[in-house]
Amino acid sequence: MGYDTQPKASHFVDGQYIEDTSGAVMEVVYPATGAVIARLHEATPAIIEKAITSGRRAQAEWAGMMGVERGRILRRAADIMRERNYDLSVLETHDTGKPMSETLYVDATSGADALEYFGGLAGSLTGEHVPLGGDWGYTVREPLGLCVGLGAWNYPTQIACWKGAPALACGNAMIFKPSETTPLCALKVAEILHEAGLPAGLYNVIQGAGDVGRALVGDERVDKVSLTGSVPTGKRVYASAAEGMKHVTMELGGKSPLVVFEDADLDNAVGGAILGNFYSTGQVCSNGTRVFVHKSIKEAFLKRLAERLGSAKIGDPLDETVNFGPMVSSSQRDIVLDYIAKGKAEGARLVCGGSVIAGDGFYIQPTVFADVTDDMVIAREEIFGPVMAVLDFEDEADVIARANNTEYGLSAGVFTRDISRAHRVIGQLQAGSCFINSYNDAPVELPFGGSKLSGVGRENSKTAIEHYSQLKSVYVRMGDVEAPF
Ligand SMILES: NC(=O)c1ccc[n+]([C@@H]2O[C@H](COP(=O)([O-])OP(=O)(O)OC[C@H]3O[C@@H](n4cnc5c(N)ncnc54)[C@H](O)[C@@H]3O)[C@@H](O)[C@H]2O)c1
Ligand SMILES: NCCCC=O
Repeated sequence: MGYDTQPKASHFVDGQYIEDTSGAVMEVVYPATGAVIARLHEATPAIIEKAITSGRRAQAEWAGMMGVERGRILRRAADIMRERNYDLSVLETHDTGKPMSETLYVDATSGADALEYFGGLAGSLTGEHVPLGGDWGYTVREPLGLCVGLGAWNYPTQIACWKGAPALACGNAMIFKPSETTPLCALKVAEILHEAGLPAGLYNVIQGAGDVGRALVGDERVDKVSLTGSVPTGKRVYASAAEGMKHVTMELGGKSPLVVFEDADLDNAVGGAILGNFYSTGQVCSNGTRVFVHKSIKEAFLKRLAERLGSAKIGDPLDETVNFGPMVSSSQRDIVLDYIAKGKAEGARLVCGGSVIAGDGFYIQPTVFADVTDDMVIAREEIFGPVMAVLDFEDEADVIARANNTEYGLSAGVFTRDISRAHRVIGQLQAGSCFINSYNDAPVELPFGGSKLSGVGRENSKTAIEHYSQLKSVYVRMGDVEAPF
């Protein structure tokens, strides 16, 4: 393969790589070939303890530094990340199977954006002066303490940075546990942060599956938990965090609607639906997997969609001309195949795809079902793979009600040339991250996150500061204290 994917050790704690070979072995599999590309060990209780104690020790001093000093380190890390974009992209491709045509432009890039953005904010995290007649008060924005980040496998570098950057900017320490499926990239984020001058202990990366995550969430020395993952995991983590009244951010799953009206620019709408269903081989939380298309343009939409899908270049994700790679794992592919079988059994019309691509790796065809109805399993459950469900509609009020008829609320999109309708419809869709004549843009400047079962809190933007800090209020009496006795 010619690229060394085996890290120096499994964990990065207190400023250095450390190993404890008594932890269970984790094999990292390259999704494009099925080959084992690294062997790591799960964190043992000793590794977890070291991550917690070093994080708490380092945090007290970090919180006492000036915000601009903290920010300078984060911005330096952003620069290093950009300089190493190519190598980081190759690693991300090995970790996830996503094609280089994506990882070169999205993953380390959006991680660097977060480090730069929150580095820039770090010096301006101030409180308020509050006049109270003759007295006055003030507020101080303080860090929470020790934060735990738990990552999903679809965006390992991005998730490590989206959680780490605001946490560190606010003066917290972070222990990040990547997904056990994609453990490699977060180690590079830790390396870069420390190379940029981050004091040891402030960004620790430890490996493992749910057990390690559970131990971190349940530890009373942890003040905040930020999870990116599925709704069932979110419910468990939220409940455990509630035991200790810890702060939480929950970035969870979705089954988002994308509504295409009859006046939409057809090619743009098809492009949005492709981005919202097949980017990262469909493994994007905010995907618009329920595509409601106005009946009058449905066949034209499907024809154009099938034409454009026919030109997808599926293959070796390291080939920069490839734009559709394998799924992350064999087990995730099996889950998706099971949904495809359910779609067929329930009578949805298979427009294209639907099969495994023979050969090495976990490849599956981009798949489109039409004539999907609201009650079908493929229209109700998150598939997290390249499967688009196209549903018909004729009436605006009806499609809004149907789009909202889900327990999820992560994203929603609308394609129309009618500007009033665009805002009217988006205003009624129950979702945290919405798009007009576009899909799946996630710039660091905009809040990202879901409503309903899709999440709690928001990542990115100035809003994320509120989720990694708390306010202390101070009342200042200028005169004498009048007590009743
Ligand atoms: N909203 C978002 O921003 C966003 C982004 C990416 C992925 N996702 C969602 O993530 C899911 C796919 O990712 P996944 O399969 O890795 O999710 P997952 O829920 O299986 O795992 C997420 C993380 O939680 C850890 N974990 C599992 N059980 C735990 C427990 N009891 N206590 C503590 N930690 C535990 C896992 O080890 C992993 O690191 C999809 O549902 C997708 O929609 C959401
Ligand atoms: N690019 C945003 C992806 C977040 C969810 O998977």
